[in-house]
Amino acid sequence: MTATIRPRRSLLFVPASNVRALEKARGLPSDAVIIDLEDAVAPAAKEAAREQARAAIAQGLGGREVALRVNGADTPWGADDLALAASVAPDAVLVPKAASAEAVRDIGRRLDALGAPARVQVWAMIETARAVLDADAMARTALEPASRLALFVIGANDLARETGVRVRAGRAALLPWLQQVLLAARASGLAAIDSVYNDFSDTAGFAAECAQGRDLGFDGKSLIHPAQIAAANAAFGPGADDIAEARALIAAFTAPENAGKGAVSFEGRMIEDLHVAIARRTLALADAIAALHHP
Ligand SMILES: CC(C)(COP(=O)(O)OP(=O)(O)OC[C@H]1O[C@@H](n2cnc3c(N)ncnc32)[C@H](O)[C@@H]1OP(=O)(O)O)[C@@H](O)C(=O)NCCC(=O)NCCSC(=O)C[C@H](O)C(=O)O
Ligand SMILES: [Mg+2]
Repeated sequence: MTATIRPRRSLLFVPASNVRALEKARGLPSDAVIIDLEDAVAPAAKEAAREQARAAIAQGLGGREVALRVNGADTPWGADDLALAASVAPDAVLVPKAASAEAVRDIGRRLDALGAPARVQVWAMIETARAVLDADAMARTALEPASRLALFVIGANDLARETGVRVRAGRAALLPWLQQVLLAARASGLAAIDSVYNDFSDTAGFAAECAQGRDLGFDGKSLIHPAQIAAANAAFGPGADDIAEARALIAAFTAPENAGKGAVSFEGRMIEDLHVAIARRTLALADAIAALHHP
């Protein structure tokens, strides 16, 4: 049986301090919205932003998945942000600058203690040198009983800030780190979302980075502007060609003349049961996207 698939092609950050953007996000075709209380909100606006986040989550964001990025536990706002998350129960709490496996466990314990429903997931931003190095240890906490950890998001801006790397087209300096985080996530069954692309007016550069993120294995991309949604949805969702090929591949492998064969020839190449599994996943993702209100 195929596990339920949640499309996460496009996760749009929306500053909680921006009421107009919160309203607009409701009607945009991103698969998820991340309401941000952290870096997109100036210190003087934190308290008001928290109340706006409360109202937006309570009202709902058009049925799409909603995450709340809280401020860090070591900031003056972190505790109140987490209390808000426990009371309004978004789909996920996005932890910025996740520091260690123990820090990830601690967020889960604190949500438990605050009475957050079990369905509230923990998502972790991997955006420090230490987090990249310890990504596997953090991801493994997802395998512990009652863990809420479900997803990693790459934070390339903070990674660049701390390490000094220059993020240029092609992201050569970041690639080993992206791959390490992706592997850590997959080894423990987590979803993995690629970093934001700051230059929202550069459509060609953004499309190239989406294609690269898809090739690297990410489920989707985090976004900062509505103009980025369509390209991310196209890059991370199966296209009509992918769907047609998946159907043809399954039909070929399961054809009566191939019964009992482990390896089958399909359009000049070898396919095995594992390729059927990949094709079935493609079709399941396509079905899940079709079931969204904003395919
Ligand atoms: C980058 C922006 C500040 C640009 O805003 P603006 O100048 O208002 O853009 P536009 O005039 O082009 O906007 C056109 C309309 O779209 C709406 N809009 C803009 N952005 C969003 C959004 N994110 N969500 C919903 N709606 C949005 C505007 O309101 C306009 O609407 P209308 O009035 O109908 O014309 C702005 O885009 C922005 O604030 N983006 C999000 C910034 C953010 O959240 N940053 C934090 C997350 S990124 C990060 O921290 C990454 C990570 O941690 C790391 O380390 O890498
Ligand atoms: Mg960051």
